[in-house]
Amino acid sequence: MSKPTTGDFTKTAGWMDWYTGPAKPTFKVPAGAVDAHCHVFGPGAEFPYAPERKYTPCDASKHQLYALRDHLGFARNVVVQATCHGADNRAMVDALVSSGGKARGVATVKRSVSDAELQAMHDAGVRGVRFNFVKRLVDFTPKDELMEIASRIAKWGWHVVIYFEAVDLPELWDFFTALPTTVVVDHMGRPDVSLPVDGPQFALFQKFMREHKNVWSKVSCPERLSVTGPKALNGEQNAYQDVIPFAKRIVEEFPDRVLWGTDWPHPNLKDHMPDDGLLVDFIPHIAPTAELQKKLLVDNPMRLYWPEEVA
Ligand SMILES: O=C(O)c1cc(C(=O)O)oc(=O)c1
Repeated sequence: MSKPTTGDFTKTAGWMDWYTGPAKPTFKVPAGAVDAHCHVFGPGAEFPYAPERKYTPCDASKHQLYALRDHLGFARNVVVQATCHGADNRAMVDALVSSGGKARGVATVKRSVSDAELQAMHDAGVRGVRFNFVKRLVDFTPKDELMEIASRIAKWGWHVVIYFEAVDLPELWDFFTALPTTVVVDHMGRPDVSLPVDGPQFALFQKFMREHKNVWSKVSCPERLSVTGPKALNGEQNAYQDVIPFAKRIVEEFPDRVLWGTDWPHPNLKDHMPDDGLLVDFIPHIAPTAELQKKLLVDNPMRLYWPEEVA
């Protein structure tokens, strides 16, 4: 893959660029697999980063994303608006439009968004909005504003993607459970995997999914959640052992409501940048059967993002 650039922007100090030489995965993903969580960054010279951003990344273009898709053996992508672009969805929408129908997207919008703008995004392939509650990534948006957005996007058949940390779930519970759409949780709600998988923190997340059938989860980002590794680098086939019990439990209990994504280009990693090929090799550890793998990688994302193609 070509190397990342930074254009006119200065990257956040200590920024880790995405990995340019990913391995060819050993695990062969099923035909039609969807990378259901990834981002584009800029390029900043064409799509400037938002003034309110909390970090400035290296560029990560649609061309580089689609080269990775092909290299890893995936058929499609879901491009999720990255917080460094705020509510300016142009880079993400441009990626969708030039994907030849192989990418759908999740936007970030403000209350001021017009119906015409929502319709234009729908026509480009947007199928959801993202609400972010991770304080290091965004400023606070009042919940009444978010609820108003959720009610408006419901009529396009869109869903809401939520990103939060596990410690904040109790406080956010009433808001999340009142959302009128399908709700997709990013990265399993970021459990602390040094706590027991049977402990109260993860039990609350499972209760959230068990009691609310509209709630889905991405079982992504072991590289963010792992405390003890080993890291997906240098051919490691047994990476992120400490995350496996958590992700596997969600896949096995809710096989029809889980999604998987690379999270490329992996914003804000501080410790290491994973080899995306080895991240794909993590999948069979959390979805051990061919049936679970097909649901996770094909059937579920197709039902949510390309429902018109599902009989
Ligand atoms: O944990 C993160 O830093 C992170 C950031 C973003 C974003 O900036 O949009 O998206 C993610 O999925 C994860």
